[in-house]
Amino acid sequence: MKLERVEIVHVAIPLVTPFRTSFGTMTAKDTFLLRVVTDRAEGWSEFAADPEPLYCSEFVAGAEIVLRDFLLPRVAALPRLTTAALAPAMAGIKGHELAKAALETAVLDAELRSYGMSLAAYLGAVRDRVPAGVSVGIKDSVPQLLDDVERYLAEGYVRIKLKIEPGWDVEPVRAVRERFGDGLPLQVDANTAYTLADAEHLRRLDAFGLLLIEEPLEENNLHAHALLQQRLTTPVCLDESLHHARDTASAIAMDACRVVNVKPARVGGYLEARRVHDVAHAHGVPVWCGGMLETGVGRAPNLALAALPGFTLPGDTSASSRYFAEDLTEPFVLRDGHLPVPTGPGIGVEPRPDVLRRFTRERRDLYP
Ligand SMILES: CSCC[C@@H](NC(=O)CCC(=O)O)C(=O)O
Ligand SMILES: [Mg+2]
Repeated sequence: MKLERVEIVHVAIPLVTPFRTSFGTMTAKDTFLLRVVTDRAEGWSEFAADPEPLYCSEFVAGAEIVLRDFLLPRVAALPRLTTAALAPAMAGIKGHELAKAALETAVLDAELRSYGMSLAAYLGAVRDRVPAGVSVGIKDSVPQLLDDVERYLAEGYVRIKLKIEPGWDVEPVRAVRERFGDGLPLQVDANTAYTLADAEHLRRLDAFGLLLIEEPLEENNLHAHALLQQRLTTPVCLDESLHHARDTASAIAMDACRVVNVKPARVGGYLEARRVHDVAHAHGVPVWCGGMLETGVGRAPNLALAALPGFTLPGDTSASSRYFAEDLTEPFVLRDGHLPVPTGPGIGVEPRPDVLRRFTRERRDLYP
């Protein structure tokens, strides 16, 4: 393929309800899409983070600069554009995995469309639908939390994930357990909100039979997570701390994580996400597909990844209606607690032009 044009489309879509985590409250998905035009086909992707660097160090405005000034010049200089050639071409740029993932995914979408191959087939999917978990934010009260969990279970979600932070952890988890029973697949996500000094307090969560506790401590501190894991019976799952297959292998070797949240954007794209899956699978470590409140543009490829054999736990691959009254793509609708894996060429979806126009704030060329 030959790179002809790259457009950046800034979009802002209101969330149906505010989403509160230990690092802040989101009320809209405010990010950008990339549209890559080649001589053979075009492809789409979605940048996974937000306007502020609160979940990780990357953010919308910074990613646009990194793409325009550093990543695209290297990719445009390739004699032949293939997805496999991108990561090596961009490797000289340190970090910025989410920006790299956005570019790689749009090129991968175009390349697979030119072959008429679905991402699911390309990655090695073994299922045509995947079970959907749901991530529930921090609430103003336990009764409000219980109402939300009840509604999501009624919609069919097969696993509940509760955001926690100091002051909102043991009590809400106990209330959900008492109300919905021990059989409910239940996990928590701290988004780095605790320290090792909280270990004794976090041990109280061991009483509730949780599937896992996600990223309890500061990002990138594998040693601290390994020390914490020695004191908990609940499996530690890492998210913010894992950036590629190599550090995933280190984390597993150090017993710093017994479950892996695989987010393609966080590890630089779907090719590396598959490597993370392979490393964890080879060590008998279960993985599940994390989420970044993606629109259908980012949700579709995540569903293809979630259909790989090592994805044995339900992911944060919720229906479009979890966050959006109207999705940029045809909505993903929950059926019997599952979402369908897209079967069309590439990521299998495209933004609907009329809806995209309505939520577009700005659209311009990043290349040439
Ligand atoms: C704004 S929070 C985004 C990161 C968070 N994601 C979720 O909780 C799931 C979001 C989703 O359902 O897509 C995580 O740390 O796992
Ligand atoms: Mg997380």
